[in-house]
Amino acid sequence: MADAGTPGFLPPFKHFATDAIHCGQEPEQWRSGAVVPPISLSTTFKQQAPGEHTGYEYIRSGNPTRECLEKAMAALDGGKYCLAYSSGSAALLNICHLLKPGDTVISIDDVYGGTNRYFQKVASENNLKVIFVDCTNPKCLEAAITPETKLVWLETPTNPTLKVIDIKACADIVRRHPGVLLAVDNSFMSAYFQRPLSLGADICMSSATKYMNGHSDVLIGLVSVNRDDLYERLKFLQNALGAVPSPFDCFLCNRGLKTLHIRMKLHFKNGLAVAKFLECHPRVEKVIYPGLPSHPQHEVIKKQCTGCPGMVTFYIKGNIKNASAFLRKLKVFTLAESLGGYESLAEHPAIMTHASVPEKEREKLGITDTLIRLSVGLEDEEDLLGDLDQALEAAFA
Ligand SMILES: Cc1ncc(COP(=O)(O)O)c(C=O)c1O
Ligand SMILES: N[C@@H](CC[Se]C[C@H](N)C(=O)O)C(=O)O
Repeated sequence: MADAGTPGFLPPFKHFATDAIHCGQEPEQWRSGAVVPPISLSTTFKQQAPGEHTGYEYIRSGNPTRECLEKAMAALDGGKYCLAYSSGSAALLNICHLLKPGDTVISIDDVYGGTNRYFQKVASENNLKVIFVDCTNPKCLEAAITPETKLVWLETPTNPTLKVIDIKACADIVRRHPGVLLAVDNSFMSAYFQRPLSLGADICMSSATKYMNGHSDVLIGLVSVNRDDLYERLKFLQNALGAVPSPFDCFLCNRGLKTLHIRMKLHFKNGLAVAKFLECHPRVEKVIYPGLPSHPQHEVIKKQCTGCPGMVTFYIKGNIKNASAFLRKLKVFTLAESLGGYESLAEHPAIMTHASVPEKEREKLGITDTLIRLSVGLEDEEDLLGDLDQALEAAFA
């Protein structure tokens, strides 16, 4: 019987698990008939005559293991094409190379610290203008678009304050401005919960370092598109800029995709349990979790997603000392950067992942001394809740 999904949310994307397990994995493509795609490490391939080859000439230009991953991910993103890069940041770099000097990028204001850093300290110093807009109100996006705007960059939910953006509403606006691309960083949701391409985005980017690989052992970026012209240009840039992942990383990430559907359902279950627990805790000021009715865009996420990931953000009461003490007292959650793995992580964005965001901007975004971000993993719920409870009490002892 088909998975009924979560009441109120989009129904699960059809055939997701079957596609994750079989798309791009056909044993017939190998002389050996290998059911699990082999890791092709060779950096070069024999040619029958100059320029006459099997379709592979050099590892950076094409790799069989990478292609298995790209085909599987295209299916999961509901896209025609996918391209793999050496990191999510490399994927952002390649996407921004679609632009020309003098172009303007409109970015969601609450964006991963490294993305903010790239926009403000690299792209802006290379003749791109970048402005930051709170796209939770699509009218603000519409008002910000100028003839120089060529790329709108969204994250939803945003890192770390978990604002949710109405992708379709933004896509409808962007479509009224020919020549403007809409890219969505899908890292926090994964393809299991959200398909930006189906909502009108031109580009779906994932730091697959996170949920897609899901085992905190691969740095890799993935970009899915439907448009042939975007694919051709991004594939040219993939080779020309050279920021490609290793065959081994592609193998590991491809393997991670096979359990994504199972992992994401448990991340959702545990994340919601943690959010509900924190929402009632006397040491907690406020909880932000799109899966809670209290979230300002709860209806948006139900409209555009099949569920919610394990990302939970909250404000602890007190001050930086209480926040730091809480993080140091955790035992099951690990104090560390990153997210989306099977292990639960906790971090302090103002000091850690978003330290590169100027302090005044952090404060304006709500990235304060008492903001804590959790990546709720796959451990037993009672152990996760017990760990949070003991650390919250210890933080005020
Ligand atoms: C939302 C988001 N996008 C992009 C990135 C960059 O990805 P990577 O670490 O794979 O370069 C990160 C984290 O690093 C992230 O959290
Ligand atoms: N110190 C790193 C920060 C990595 Se943040 C990783 C991930 N995006 C997250 O939000 O946890 C740097 O890039 O400077």
